[in-house]
Amino acid sequence: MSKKEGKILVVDDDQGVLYTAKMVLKPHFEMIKTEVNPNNILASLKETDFDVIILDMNFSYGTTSGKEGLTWLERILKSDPQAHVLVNTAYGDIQLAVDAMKRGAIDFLTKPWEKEKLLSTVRAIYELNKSKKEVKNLKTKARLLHDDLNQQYNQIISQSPAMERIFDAVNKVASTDANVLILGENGTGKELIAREIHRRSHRSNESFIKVDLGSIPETLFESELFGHKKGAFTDAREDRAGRLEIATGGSLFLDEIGNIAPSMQAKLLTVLQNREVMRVGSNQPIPIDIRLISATNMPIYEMVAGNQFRQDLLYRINTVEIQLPPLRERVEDIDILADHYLDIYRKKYLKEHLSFGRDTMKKLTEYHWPGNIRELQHAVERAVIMSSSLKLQPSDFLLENKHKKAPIKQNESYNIEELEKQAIENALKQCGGNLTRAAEVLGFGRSTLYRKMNKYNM
Ligand SMILES: Nc1ncnc2c1ncn2[C@@H]1O[C@H](COP(=O)(O)OP(=O)(O)OP(=O)(O)O)[C@@H](O)[C@H]1O
Repeated sequence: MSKKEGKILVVDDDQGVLYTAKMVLKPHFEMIKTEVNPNNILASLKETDFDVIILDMNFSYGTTSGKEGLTWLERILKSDPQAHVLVNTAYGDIQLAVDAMKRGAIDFLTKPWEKEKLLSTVRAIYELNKSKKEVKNLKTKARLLHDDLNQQYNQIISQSPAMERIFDAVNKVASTDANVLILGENGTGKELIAREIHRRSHRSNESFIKVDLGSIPETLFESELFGHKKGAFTDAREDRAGRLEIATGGSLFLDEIGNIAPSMQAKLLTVLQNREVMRVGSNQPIPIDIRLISATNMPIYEMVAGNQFRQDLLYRINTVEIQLPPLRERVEDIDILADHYLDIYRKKYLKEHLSFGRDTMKKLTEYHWPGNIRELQHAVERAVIMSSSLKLQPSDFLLENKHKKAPIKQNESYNIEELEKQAIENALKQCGGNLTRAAEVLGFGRSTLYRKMNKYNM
C-alpha cells in the first residue's frame, strides 16, 4: 500500500493487547481505533465504516467461555451484515474459533499474537473487503451502462449552418474539463450532444452516467445522486454508491436540471463546490472527479430572475453554454433526417422499397416540428408502419394543424427599428435581464447592446 488506507477497530479489555495492535498496525493503516468497553462497539460502527474489526472473545474478568464474544459478534453482524470481524481466541481453543466462524466471523487469531501473523491477517481481510466494495461498485456501473446500451444512439446527422456552429463549440469544449450546459427544446438532441462531448473527451474510456432529474422523486434525490448507507432509511437494505460516485473518472449528465426543487439545488451546489459527496446516513466524505454536462428545456435565465433556480448553481454548471436550435430553424436538416429514419424503419419493418412520395417531403419541411427530431423520428416510423403503398404520401403523416407555423399577424410591423427594439426586449426577458447573455443571444457585442438600448430609450 503506498498511501495509507483502511480503518481498523480493535476491541479488547486488555490495554496491553490494544497497545500492541496500535504499534503493529499503525504504520500500515489509515486509522486504528481501540476500544476497551464492548458496549461502545455499536456507537463506533455508526460513526465510522471500519474495514476490519478485531474482537476479543472474553471481557468479564476471569471468563474464558467466549460467550460474550459470540454475543458481540452477532450484534455487530446484525448492525452491519457486511462487517469483517476477526476474532481473538485463546491459544488452542479451536472449538470457539469454529463457532465464531460459523456465526459469520471472517477469520480468527490466537493469543498471544505473533506480530507478523497479526499484520498479514488484517491486511488480507482489508484487501478482501476492498475488492468486495469494488465489485459492488462495478456491478452498479455495469447495470447503468447496460441500461444505457439498450437505448439506441445514432450518429449526429446534420447539414445546416446552425448545427455547424454547434459542432464547432463541441470540438472546442470536448477536450477540456469545463462544465457544459446544453439548452434547447425537447427532442433537439441535447443528450446526443452531451454524449458526443464525452466521446471526444479524455474521459471517453470511463463511463457516461446519465441522471434524469425530471423523473427522480424529491425523496429519492439524495440517495440516487449521493448514495446511501445501509439502514439510512427503510428501504436502504445495503450500502449503495450514488451516481456521482459511480461517474467518478467519467462524465455525469444531469438531464432536466431545470426541474429540481430549490432545496435539492442547494445540496447539489454544495457537492459540486466541495467535489465530494457523503452517502445518506454517513458522515464520511467521498471525493468525486467528474466532468459535468447538464441540460434543460426550461427558460433557465427566467427561472433565475423569478428565484426558481439558484443563480450560483447556474454559474457553477454553465462555464460553457450550448444552445441547440429547434428543428424548424434548421430546415436544411429535415430531409436528411427523414431519409435517415426512413432507412432505419423500412429495414426494421421489412419494407425495403418504400420511399417518399413527391409532395411528402414538402409537407415535412413546412411543418413546425414542436417535438423536434424525436417527433420527426416517430412520425416516420408511424408512416412506415401504416403505409400500404410503395411511396409514403403526405396523408401518411398526420401532423397536427395546431402545430403549424403561426400565421403572420395582420398589422404586424416590418419596420426594422421596431423589430430590433422588440428583439432586444425579448432577449432581455429571455436572459433574465443579463446583458452579457442577451448580447450573445442577439449576436451583438455588449457595448453595441448598450448603445442600442440608449437609442431606444430602454
Ligand atoms: N442531429 C441528429 N441526428 C440524428 N438523430 C438525432 C439528432 N438529434 C437528435 N436525434 C435523435 O432524436 C432523439 C431525441 O434526441 P435527444 O434525446 O438527444 O434530445 P433531447 O433534447 O435530449 O430531448 P429531451 O429534452 O426530450 O430529453 C434521439 O433519438 C436522438 O438520437
